[in-house]
Amino acid sequence: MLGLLECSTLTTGLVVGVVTLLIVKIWQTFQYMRTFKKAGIPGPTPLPFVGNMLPIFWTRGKKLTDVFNEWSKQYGKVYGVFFPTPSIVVADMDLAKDVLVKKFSCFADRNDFPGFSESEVMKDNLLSLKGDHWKHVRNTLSPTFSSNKLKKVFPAMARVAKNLESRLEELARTNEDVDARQLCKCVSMDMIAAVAFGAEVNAINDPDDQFYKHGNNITNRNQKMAALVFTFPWLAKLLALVGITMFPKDDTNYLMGVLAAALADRKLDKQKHSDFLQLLVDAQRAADSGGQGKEQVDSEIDFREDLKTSTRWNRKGLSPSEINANSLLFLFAGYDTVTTVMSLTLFTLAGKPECLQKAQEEIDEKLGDREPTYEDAMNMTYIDMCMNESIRLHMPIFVLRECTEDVDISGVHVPKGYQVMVAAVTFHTDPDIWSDPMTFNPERFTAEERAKRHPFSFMAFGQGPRNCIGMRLAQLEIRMMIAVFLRRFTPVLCEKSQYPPVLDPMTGTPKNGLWIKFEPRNSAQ
Ligand code: HEM
Repeated sequence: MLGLLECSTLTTGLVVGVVTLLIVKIWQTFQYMRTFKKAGIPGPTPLPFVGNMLPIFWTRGKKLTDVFNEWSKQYGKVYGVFFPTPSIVVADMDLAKDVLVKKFSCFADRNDFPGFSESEVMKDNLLSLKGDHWKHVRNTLSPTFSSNKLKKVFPAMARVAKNLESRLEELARTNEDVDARQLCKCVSMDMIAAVAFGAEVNAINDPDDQFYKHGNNITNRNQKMAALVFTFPWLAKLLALVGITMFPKDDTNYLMGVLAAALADRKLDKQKHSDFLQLLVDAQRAADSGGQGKEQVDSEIDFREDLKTSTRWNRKGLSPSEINANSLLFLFAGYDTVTTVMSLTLFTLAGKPECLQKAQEEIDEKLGDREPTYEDAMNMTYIDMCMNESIRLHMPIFVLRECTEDVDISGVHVPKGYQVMVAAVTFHTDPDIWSDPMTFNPERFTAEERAKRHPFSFMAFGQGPRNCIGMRLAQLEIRMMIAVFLRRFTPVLCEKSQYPPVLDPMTGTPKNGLWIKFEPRNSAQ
């Protein structure tokens, strides 16, 4: 009897809770809509809870780019959407410059990523840090991505390149079909393991490798959960209560164990390692001894002059928690993005023999029959153009900022707390900027063509002081590995190939793989 009473009280409590939540959500949505209306910002009508996420989930065959382009056509260059955070989409390049550069002090942060804060190990990651704490970590990390330092990482990349060559030899000998995405995942993971975790991993030749398995699990979990927790941010906290997080404990414990072992080795070992982890350790030592900041860093990722922290923030170097979070972030931010761009570039070249020929001519001319050096990888101009064209067509990540104080930008009022989404995908496919925008044409990225365009027409790595810190590393990796793929082998489409590829609109991953074969090249053998 008592049990029955408790049960009905619980049910009533639950119903009251759900109804209250529903009312609060509907009221909140109306409040936000009123704010948009008052500010004269048009936009599609949102639904309670899911905001405007439905067209993204349920694309009916459309790409994410199409959804944004249609909104932009209908509502203009500035419009409001609910993602489900109220967000102002900026589809105007000058306005984007205002947000990302000119009024940077009002837009230095990003809104919280649901799913990140539930994971203790990710607490201090650069992507989500805010204010002076972000400035401090960014300033400390920037020099580790200087050209000088990347040169030091190159031997680790060359080792991965050797493993790739031996796998390609086998694939060409057996005439096997291979999913280029799967292969590039292994390449990209081996690279991140080497440069960010100080680990020698060869997933390229051993897909059962434990580092690969755990690193891949985190990314897969992230892709599956991201859409869900972005739509229902409260779900991230609820799932965390039952032990489900974006960064599963099993996997993060394994990776943190690898990192801790490598760091412990470095403390005992006097030998200098040439990987990224060593650079992090050096950055900390240099900062501790007051030497930080003398390194010449590429101006595209170095904004230390503009990122002065308050005088209260005088701690030097990185804490253990900052090293852990950012090593894991480099895996999270640098694995899937590099995989996507590398595999789509390779696959597209397999389907475009005229571009492939030009890329191979460049490799023959610059390398002859030797392996690429750091300088070679930096000078692969045509491959760089192909890479940029792939990113233009398949941008793997959003450019987001949080407005930290009420501000007017070119007559548009942006309230504090609102998210700003820079519609890079719209700039990248605007027919007024790119003729025949959906066609793959690397010639758009010659120096002359680039000089004719607005600098914000292409923002593969974001813009301004909070752009992608890993840009130089990503470009180096992709140029180097595409050169290795094409130097002695020719990728060709096979029976299983679906060309052009069909990508999942939410995750950007190819739905049916990127199947190709490798044929040996005779000329450069
Ligand atoms: C082709 C590969 C890549 C692409 C297309 C890419 C793109 C981006 C974009 C668009 C952003 C947001 C920029 C903004 O908001 O203005 C970003 C941020 C970031 N990326 Fe990348 N990225 C790539 C590879 C990498 C790699 C290899 C790493 C690290 C090893 C990395 C680390 C980061 C980090 C840490 C941030 C946050 C920076 C901050 O908030 O200060 N990315 N990336």
